[in-house]
Amino acid sequence: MVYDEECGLKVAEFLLKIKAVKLQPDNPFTWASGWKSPIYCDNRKTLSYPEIRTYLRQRFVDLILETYGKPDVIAGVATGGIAIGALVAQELGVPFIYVRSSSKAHGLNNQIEGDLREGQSVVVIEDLVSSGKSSLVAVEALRAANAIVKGMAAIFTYGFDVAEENFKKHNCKLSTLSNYSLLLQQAVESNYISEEKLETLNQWRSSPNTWNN
Ligand SMILES: O=P(O)(O)OC[C@H]1O[C@H](OP(=O)(O)OP(=O)(O)O)[C@H](O)[C@@H]1O
Ligand SMILES: O=C(O)c1cc(=O)[nH]c(=O)[nH]1
Repeated sequence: MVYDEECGLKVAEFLLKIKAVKLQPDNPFTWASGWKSPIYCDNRKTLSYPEIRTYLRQRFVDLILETYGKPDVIAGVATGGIAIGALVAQELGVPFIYVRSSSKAHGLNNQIEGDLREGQSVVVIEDLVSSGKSSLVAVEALRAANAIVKGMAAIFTYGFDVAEENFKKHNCKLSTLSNYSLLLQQAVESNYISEEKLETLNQWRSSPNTWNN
């Protein structure tokens, strides 16, 4: 669920302005899930813009306080959720930890980095949700460490049914600052995409796992 439509359009405007959104229908991107896609949204770029990362940090705090209440700890999903998660934890004045996709193979063999005590409540921050797998791996690692996961917050989701089902299956709430439909709305309004590209993006969105196969 998107937190607030006005915020969703503003975030979309920022992403388009800094060219975080790339379109390559003729040379599709490969996603973490293995899906091929004509679009890639590089939210990591937001960190390079103080005005944008301040906006994201503040809206994340609003979202978290309204949706979940103040948690004991903020957790970032590695790597995209680390920096923005730390900024949010700073603003909330709470500890920060981050969760790797798997345990480190050397050193302390940690999957969760930082100090987490049993029974602490956690809100998990992610930069982007496609299938939801990366987010939910982090959620389950935190639960295995006996944390209470209040829910997840992400900058952006593509809003796929498969992600919604995954979050439901794992009994985890997801709230985001923006999403795919608001991004397309903003992209059309600002003439960022042509009618032809819009058609491709709509086709892909209706059947992402078979598109271009
Ligand atoms: O919902 P999913 O299907 O799991 O895809 C989304 C994930 O993909 C990206 O991370 P990536 O694996 O590219 O690694 P990075 O964060 O280290 O850049 C993104 O930052 C999310 O974590
Ligand atoms: O699913 C992914 O791997 C993915 C998609 C996307 O648009 N951006 C991103 O950083 N990762």
